[in-house]
Amino acid sequence: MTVPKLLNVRDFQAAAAQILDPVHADYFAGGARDEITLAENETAFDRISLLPRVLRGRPAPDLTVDLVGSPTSMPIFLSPTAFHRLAHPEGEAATARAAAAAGTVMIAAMASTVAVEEVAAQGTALWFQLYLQPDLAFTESVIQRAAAAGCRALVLTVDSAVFGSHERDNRHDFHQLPDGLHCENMRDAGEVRPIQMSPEFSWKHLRWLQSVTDLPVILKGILHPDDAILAVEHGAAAVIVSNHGGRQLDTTPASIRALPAVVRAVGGRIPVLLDGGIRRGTDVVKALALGATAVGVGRPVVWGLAVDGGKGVSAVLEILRAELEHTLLLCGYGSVRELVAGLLLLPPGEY
Ligand SMILES: Cc1cc2nc3c(=O)[nH]c(=O)nc-3n(C[C@H](O)[C@H](O)[C@H](O)COP(=O)(O)O)c2cc1C
Ligand SMILES: CCCCCCC(=O)C(=O)O
Repeated sequence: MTVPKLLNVRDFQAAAAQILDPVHADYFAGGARDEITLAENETAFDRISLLPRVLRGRPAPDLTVDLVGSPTSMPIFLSPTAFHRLAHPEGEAATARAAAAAGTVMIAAMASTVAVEEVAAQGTALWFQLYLQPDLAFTESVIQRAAAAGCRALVLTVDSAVFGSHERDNRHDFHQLPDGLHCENMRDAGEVRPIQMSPEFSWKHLRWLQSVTDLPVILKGILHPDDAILAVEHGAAAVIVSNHGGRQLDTTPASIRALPAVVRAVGGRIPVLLDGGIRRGTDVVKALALGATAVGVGRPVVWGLAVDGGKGVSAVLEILRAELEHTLLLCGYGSVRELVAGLLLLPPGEY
């Protein structure tokens, strides 16, 4: 049998679907309810056209950015995704090795199946994603663990007052990890606590969080410009425009459609990051041209991991880097930091 060449992120998606247990493949692929936002995250990029410039005499593109104090080799980071050991036995440790090799930031999920200390030991620039837990003393102990492990920022996920409803998981009755796999960051005196979500959290809890850590706090899951303004007013170090990869509230707009209003509301006071639907270098360019400092990838990382562990994640990241560089060259831009909205032809009435 000939092994197909994996040339792009979608090739990795197809290959991963062949390798993963079908229940786990659905967990990684799925979105909330009718998966309208899940699909929109990708198709909204396709409706934006690029209007390249020519004869601009630019050097080979500079892809580097400063990501909230972490210098990165490209404006692409690893968004937090749970349960990597469902995709590969080495799980998040393999993912972290690939992030380190790529010279970019990995956001370790609170629901990681490898402990944050072991993930950090792989040498990547690491941020820690947090779901506030109703037991604030326990939350504080997790933050202290992440900080002691060397995490450089906390990423507070704010779009999850309750779990999203994933009908694919419900059909499979997939509600707990297989034997032997645990959320290793939830260990407490030998027990593994369940991750809880609560609608009772509010902006005052952000103040609490800032009072117990010196790490920058980044808010993930901002879609409304008024929340972006509140984030700035409450001292957030950055916001991530995200609909959780279409896994929380279905029929929210694609992340890319929510981006411009958030960028306007923030007015340059803090960096605006984005994730959701990034599958091509052209998607990265479009998000940066609309004001994002960098973009995150969620599922593509898991697909790479499923296909070939850390090497697979590296391959996915290098495909995106090469596509980004190629797009910049064809668009006439010498740096990711030069990108402007004039490069884009936006669909009428959508932005
Ligand atoms: C399988 C899976 C697990 C995820 N787990 C988390 C998580 O634990 N915490 C979180 O904040 N976001 C989580 N997300 C959302 C991602 O961080 C990110 O917002 C999303 O995947 C981006 O969309 P993309 O997959 O199209 O790149 C998860 C997404 C997926 C697909
Ligand atoms: C029981 C742990 C819940 C982890 C949540 C993972 C997540 O955010 C997802 O979208 O899946």
